[in-house]
Amino acid sequence: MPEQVYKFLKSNTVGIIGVPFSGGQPRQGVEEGPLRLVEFGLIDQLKSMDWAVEFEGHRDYVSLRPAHDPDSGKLKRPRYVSAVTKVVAEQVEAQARRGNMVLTLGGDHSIAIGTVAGIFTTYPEACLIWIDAHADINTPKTTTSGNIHGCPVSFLLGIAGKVPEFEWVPHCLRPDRIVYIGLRDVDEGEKRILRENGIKAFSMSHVDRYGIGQVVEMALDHVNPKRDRPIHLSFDVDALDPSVAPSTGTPVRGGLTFREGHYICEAMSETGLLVGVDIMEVNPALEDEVSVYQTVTIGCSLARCSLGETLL
Ligand SMILES: NC(=[NH2+])NCCC[C@H](N)C(=O)O
Ligand SMILES: [Mn+2]
Ligand SMILES: [Mn+2]
Repeated sequence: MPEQVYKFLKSNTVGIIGVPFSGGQPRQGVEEGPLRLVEFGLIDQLKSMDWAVEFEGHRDYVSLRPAHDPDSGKLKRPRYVSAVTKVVAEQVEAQARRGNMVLTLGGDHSIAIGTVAGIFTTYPEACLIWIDAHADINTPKTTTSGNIHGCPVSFLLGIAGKVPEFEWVPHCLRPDRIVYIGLRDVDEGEKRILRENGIKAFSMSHVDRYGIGQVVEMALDHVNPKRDRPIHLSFDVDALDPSVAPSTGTPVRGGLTFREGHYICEAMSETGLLVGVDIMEVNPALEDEVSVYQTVTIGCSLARCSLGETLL
């Protein structure tokens, strides 16, 4: 393991969970994200940083797809998303319980239902840092798209209301244990939810005003004031500006720069409190070859920075 000491880990092992899944949104290709990240050398890169890597290969989640999967209210493919995220929760929990760092590669962001459930079941006192252009906090009532990758946070908070398919999801997240950085495309219903639940969010406007260094500090002060809680980092690559990471399904202009994105990961690693990291929404089927190269390599470097790579 790199020089960085991770306080809650019992090993120098990172468990990598590749989740080639796209059912939380309509665009094909995002299921290829994890395969490409591994193809681009992520595992060897982490090994050369002195991590022991456990990677079980890309599991075939397609077999979990039910023959019949009717909409649940507005939600699309609810049974499929539920089945996949439930398995992911079990995989993440199994890795976390052994004291390993857990790195999950998406796939679309609905997968975070599983990663956050798995981490918070293991570490109930954890906090969640959500890096994204979007808040992904729509409820089955407020969603206009019906895409579940826009809803994971509401399920984890327990504000989604009764959805039979997702009854297994633990309401493990408290509103004061999540903080957002990078937001710039938040639906009206989501703005209301954030306000009503007093959820802390740093938009791109805050990044402009305070700079990324201050924003990260303020974010940690909010969810982790004594710096004694385990941290799960869920990074949607669409938080980055589309000029930096173009190959993603829901790009929004005005995002984080290359350095701002990496700085967040470096700062999280530096706390020594990280226990889980998600790299989500890399879609190698979108845009041209150069864009794919840019986006996949940035997925790899964000993961490395989160796991202790430094510039000096
Ligand atoms: N993980 C993502 N990229 N989410 C995008 C969500 C977009 C929009 N808010 C929706 O509910 O559909
Ligand atoms: Mn997003
Ligand atoms: Mn997202």
